[in-house]
Amino acid sequence: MSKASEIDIASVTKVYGTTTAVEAISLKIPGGTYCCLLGPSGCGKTSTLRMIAGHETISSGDVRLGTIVVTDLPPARRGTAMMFQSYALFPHLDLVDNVAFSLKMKGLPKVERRAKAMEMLQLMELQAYATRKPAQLSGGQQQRVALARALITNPQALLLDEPLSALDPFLKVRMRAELKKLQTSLGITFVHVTHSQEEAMALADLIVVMNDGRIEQAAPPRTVFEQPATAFVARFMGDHNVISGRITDRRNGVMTIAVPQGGTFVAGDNRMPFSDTADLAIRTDRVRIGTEDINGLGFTGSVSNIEYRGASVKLTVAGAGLEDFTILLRDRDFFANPIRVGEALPLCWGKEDVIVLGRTQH
Ligand SMILES: Nc1ncnc2c1ncn2[C@@H]1O[C@H](COP(=O)(O)OP(=O)(O)OP(=O)(O)O)[C@@H](O)[C@H]1O
Repeated sequence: MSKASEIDIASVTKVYGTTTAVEAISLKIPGGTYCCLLGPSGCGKTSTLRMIAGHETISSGDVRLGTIVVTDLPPARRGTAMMFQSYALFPHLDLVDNVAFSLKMKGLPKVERRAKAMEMLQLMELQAYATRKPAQLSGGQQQRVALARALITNPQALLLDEPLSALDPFLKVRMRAELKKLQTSLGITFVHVTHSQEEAMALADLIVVMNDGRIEQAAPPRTVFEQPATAFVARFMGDHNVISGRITDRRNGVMTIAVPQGGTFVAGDNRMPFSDTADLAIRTDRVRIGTEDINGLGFTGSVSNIEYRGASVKLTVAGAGLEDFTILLRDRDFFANPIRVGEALPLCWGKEDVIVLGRTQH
């Protein structure tokens, strides 16, 4: 396989008519990285991927792969390969011919391209199905054929557009593990588009959270979860309570924030907001029941909903001007002291469990 190359996206914009799908994004994806482009529908993930692949023209900016600026190169000359959401397999061709297709386009002799295709099918453990047509395979097997077909050109980077979305939940988790294993063994750069934060967390070395054509945060999964850069990221990743309010006091690395409906929160002053308002995030699993915190962080609210999740129980609490503050309790802790809807519940958390969020620079 080819050596993995860095992908450098420099101030890239994509405009379709009057729609700006991607707005001056810059991103460096180091060679050999598993990168997930993550975000809600319409945020510009697929456009970004297609511009890297060369399936979409770049309105302005440049894409570099390794040392080569590929902005104006056709897809086949970029050193990238793309795997599509629908797999785009040819129904009338058997697996060998499906996988060998791009080599046929390159004019490789039949014997040579069939041998290479068999090698790829072996890598995907599909050699026993070589003479079958795609319709005679399961969804997971079809996905592996699509992977074999993409990888046969020895790409420096594999670009995957929602590769798991056609699979049922169990297969999705299994194929997810196989994708990760494959990327690790090939050592090439993977760029994978998904709208699932769980998928991105499970796979990525680098998560790029996109919103409205821009990058909100690009960081390893643990950083994105533990230090979300903006309120959008904290909300999109889930398992955070995002609270906006006015800063009423600020001293010795601590600030007090009043939410519009009257609650007060004390936060570590770990980031400098540019105005007298702040957005905070408090992780749902860091909130405790009780009033024991010495800094006086917390409030008493009324339980409005309880959801059993197996290993944990999710409680929604209304109070201090907040409608749906959520907390996650371990099942053992919940069932040791069961709580009912309507019950008053004192909640607290530590100063270190409050994340002061930055503002989206839109
Ligand atoms: N060919 C096109 N012509 C016009 N507008 C387009 C075209 N392709 C995409 N768009 C618009 O550009 C924006 C970004 O689309 P894109 O497909 O990149 O988003 P996405 O994050 O991949 O969404 P999804 O998860 O739904 O696939 C959207 O507003 C979309 O409607």
